[in-house]
Amino acid sequence: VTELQWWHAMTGANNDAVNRLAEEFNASQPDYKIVPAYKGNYGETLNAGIAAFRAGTAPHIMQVFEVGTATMMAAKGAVKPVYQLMKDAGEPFDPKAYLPAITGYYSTSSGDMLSFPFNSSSMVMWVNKDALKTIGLDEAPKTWPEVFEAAKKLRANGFPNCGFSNTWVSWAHLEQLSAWHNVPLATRANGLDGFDTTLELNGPLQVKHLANLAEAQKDKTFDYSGRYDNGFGRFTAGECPIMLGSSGSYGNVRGSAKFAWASAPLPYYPDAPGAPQNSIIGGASLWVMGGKKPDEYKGVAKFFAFLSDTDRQAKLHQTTGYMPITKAAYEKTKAEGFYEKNPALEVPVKELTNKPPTENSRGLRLGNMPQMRDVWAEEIEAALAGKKTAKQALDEAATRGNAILRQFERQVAK
Ligand SMILES: O=P(O)(O)OC[C@H](O)CO
Repeated sequence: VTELQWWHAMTGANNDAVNRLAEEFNASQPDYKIVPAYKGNYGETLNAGIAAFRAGTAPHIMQVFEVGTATMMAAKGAVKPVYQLMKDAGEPFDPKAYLPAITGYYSTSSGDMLSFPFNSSSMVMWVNKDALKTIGLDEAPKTWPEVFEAAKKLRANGFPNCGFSNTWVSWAHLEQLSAWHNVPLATRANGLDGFDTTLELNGPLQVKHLANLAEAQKDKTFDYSGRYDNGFGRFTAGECPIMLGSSGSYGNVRGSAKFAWASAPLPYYPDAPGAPQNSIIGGASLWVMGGKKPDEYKGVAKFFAFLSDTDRQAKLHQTTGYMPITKAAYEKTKAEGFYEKNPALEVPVKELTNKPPTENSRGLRLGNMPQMRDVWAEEIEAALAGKKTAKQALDEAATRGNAILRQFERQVAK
């Protein structure tokens, strides 16, 4: 049996899903054994993979979050592009079978798929319906002014530590915010059209929004929950009644929330022209590492074909809240009437397809984005702590981020 290492960053219900897929694949054929290993959060998994590649001990498959895409694309020789892998292995593979909004993110401009879109999410607003009822709301608030107002009431009515919060701070309040309002995060279609891009995340909308958050942080109408997604438990535990987070938290919400819950579309500013636009994908894809043996690549290709199976995809979507990656799995889920019974999972699908994407909402691809996210978060944290104005913080985020982008361009040119 040929062992194939799969490094990933999934916890809770999503970790169970990864292990189950590996077990099912291993039981389905005698030649290959997928060995999943949790390597920490997305950033830690990416760093572990890069270090292992340098040491010659890279795994076969690495799960990399969407914002690590540019880093992986630029890592010449470190990866085996998926379209090449499937062609070499002769496995059935039709790129058109996958949802274009998802594959577009992971393909070259000529349409060659570089990584396999395993778990694509979007960001939604998770709400505690029992809590909303106590302030007279039967439905989730729709606009940002309504969210701030509801959160203020909730804070005064049983949720003293947190009216609302979010996971992945820059994903919520810069990346999704900008796409959802059809304003640029960066030039060159947010970097999708080239690495020679400049940040534009310090525009009037982003500055206004951060100023609103900083004001709300003062009395915990908004309460910050960190840079990554480890704060999501504040929602399921009942501490924060409104939480912007990944649709991929569905399995964990279903498994542990002891209250009535729902997901709602991301809020928008009603005076922003064109809002809401469409949301962008999050989550991660599977990258195949370079320098492995032909037989090992054959096994990885077989595993990807196994993952693309319609029933398996539909089940993965319906249990985790990550998007169905194939059109057939989406159609099957719809035809089964799944969304009528589980509207929480139709929300991210509708957000992603709300309007035809624009230059500002196709996605983003920024060099060294994982490092840049830390810089952005540092500046946002300074504004939330009242150490800088929103404008100062975002101007600094842009200046420091642009330096990181230029450094990446130099790296790529080498
Ligand atoms: O929590 P996930 O897996 O949906 O990922 C969220 C963000 O896109 C990570 O960059």
